Amino acid sequence: MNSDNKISVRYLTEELAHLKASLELPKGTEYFMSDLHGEYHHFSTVIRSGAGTIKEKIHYCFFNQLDEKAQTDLESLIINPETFLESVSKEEKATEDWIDLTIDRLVSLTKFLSGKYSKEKIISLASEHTDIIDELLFSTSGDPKKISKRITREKLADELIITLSQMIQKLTIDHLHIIGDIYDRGPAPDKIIDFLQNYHSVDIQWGNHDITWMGAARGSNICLMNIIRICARYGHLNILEKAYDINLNPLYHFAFVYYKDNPAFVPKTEDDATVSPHQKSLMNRVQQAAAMIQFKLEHQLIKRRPEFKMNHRLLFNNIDFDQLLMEKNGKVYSLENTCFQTICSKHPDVLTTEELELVAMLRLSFDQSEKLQEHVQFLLDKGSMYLCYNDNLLLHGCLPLNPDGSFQSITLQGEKLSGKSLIDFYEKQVRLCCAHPKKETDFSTDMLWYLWVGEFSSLFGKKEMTTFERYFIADKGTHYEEKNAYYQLRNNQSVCENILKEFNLPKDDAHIINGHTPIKEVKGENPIKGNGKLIVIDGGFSKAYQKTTGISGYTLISNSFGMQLVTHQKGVVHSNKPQALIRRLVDRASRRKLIKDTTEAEKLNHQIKKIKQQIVTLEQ
Ligand SMILES: O=P(O)(O)OC[C@H]1O[C@](O)(COP(=O)(O)O)[C@@H](O)[C@@H]1O
Ligand SMILES: [Mn+2]
Repeated sequence: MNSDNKISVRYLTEELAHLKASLELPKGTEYFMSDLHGEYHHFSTVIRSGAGTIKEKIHYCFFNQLDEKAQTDLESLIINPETFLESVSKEEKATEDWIDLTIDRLVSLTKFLSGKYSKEKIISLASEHTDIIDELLFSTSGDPKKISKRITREKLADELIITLSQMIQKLTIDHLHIIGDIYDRGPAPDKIIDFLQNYHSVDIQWGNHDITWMGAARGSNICLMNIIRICARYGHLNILEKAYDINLNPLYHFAFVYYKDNPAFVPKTEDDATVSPHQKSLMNRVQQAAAMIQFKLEHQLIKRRPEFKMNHRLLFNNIDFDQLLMEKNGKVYSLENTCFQTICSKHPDVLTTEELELVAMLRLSFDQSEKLQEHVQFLLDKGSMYLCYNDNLLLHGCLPLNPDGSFQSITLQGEKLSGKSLIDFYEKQVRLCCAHPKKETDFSTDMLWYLWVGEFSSLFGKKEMTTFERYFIADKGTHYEEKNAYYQLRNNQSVCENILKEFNLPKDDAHIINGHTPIKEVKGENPIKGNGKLIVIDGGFSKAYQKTTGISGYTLISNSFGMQLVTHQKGVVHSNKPQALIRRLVDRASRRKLIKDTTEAEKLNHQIKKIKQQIVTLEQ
């Protein structure tokens, strides 16, 4: 072996030892959240505080050194360093004592939290000043006075405090899973995506709401109308206009010409006082315009896709447009607050010339929205229909089941599909649709709408979505959306185990994690089901759903010792202050989980194999 090769072998051997050692470290802490529904502020507060974990760690690290007030101040600083620094007076901040003390505490906590991570990983979490951070955290010989002087002299204190605080946030959450429904109802889904794009480690399982945004951006005009309708319904057309730069002026004009205020379409605005009567009227009319185009397009789609088996949703066939009556399940209901002025009763699903022009203009604007396209691409890159990760199955809604617990099947494009193969088929169609944005009515594009409303959609999983009835029929019986048997059967351990087996996950230590159905904590519903095998983490991040849940969301945390579910209490989470929380144990690991037991190990083992081969080649 020549001397160059000898050096390479020595280097590779060290690298090999380092990789093998990292397999023996405890696994990193995973966080799971779902159904964020545009509530960026609430979401980012939870993330920055590690859902209360930072408070806990400060307590363990400083319990006999800092009183409660000093601990709370430190927590406030870490979870929101920029705001906290603004609140400290200039004089106080300029003193070396304050700077030294603050940085010293942050460094102690960083060291306390970084025990299970390699030095490289820790340093990689620093966004800037890595040389000083390295010295502060790892130097045994450096002179602390000298660093402190440099920090003051170069006025680096604020930047360092912010960097260290963010490192502590990242050390608290090693990896984040978002189990769907980032979009709709709340004010700032775009900001959530911006945040996630810069996040150090994240994956996403698409929810039915995310899927309609993806469809809307990549060719489906029904999905496009659906998201406009929902934005108008919740008073957030701003998301489209401001965040995504979509031109809605032609729609506003059309809506004012054809529709008048309608009590069935009053927008659900959060704070009525801040919305002008004109804006409310605009949203009311836009919602009607979008809904009517959506209903027409849905009717056309159901006719061209008999394999979706949705003929019972060909609602126009059951409507008497003269008498304004609709038949459903053998009963006749009168239609109220109708706005059918663009409907021709002989051809109810045909769009008027103006509607067609409007759809074409909106399509162009959606296609050309750089930011929307970039966000959807991010959802495609980081997302999937489901994910098997560290023995858990992450899935937004359900795996469609028959009442006897067997997998429900549906024939699509000639293939009889059920269980895992059904969901894999859906994923293939989502990617196909998104890869061909110019195709507007092909099978894969129609499939994205199916995933929003379909009975066998794993993201929806209800017999029908009764949007039309909710607007136009007073009898609430017609609004009922019967849930798939899964939602009841998941209480049963053996059903959960059977599903885990279908996804090649082991019986012990594995869980299914769902979002999608708000847990009615207020009525005593338990989010932990199937004797601990399944956890539903939709706890109502969405303000609109907090009446249903009685809380304001869950965060599931899985570390090397097991799983804990954090419940966020209502009312306190919208401030930047530390939050009130309840924690419950979901599961204790049968033994401490190490990186070698995780999904990440696959990557490391692959690297190890490659290095071993390189060494053999060099030694030959
Ligand atoms: O609360 P809204 O805006 O009326 O929406 C109700 C609709 O939302 C859905 O619940 C779907 O949304 P989720 O995925 O958030 O449950 C439908 O089943 C239902 O028809
Ligand atoms: Mn959902």
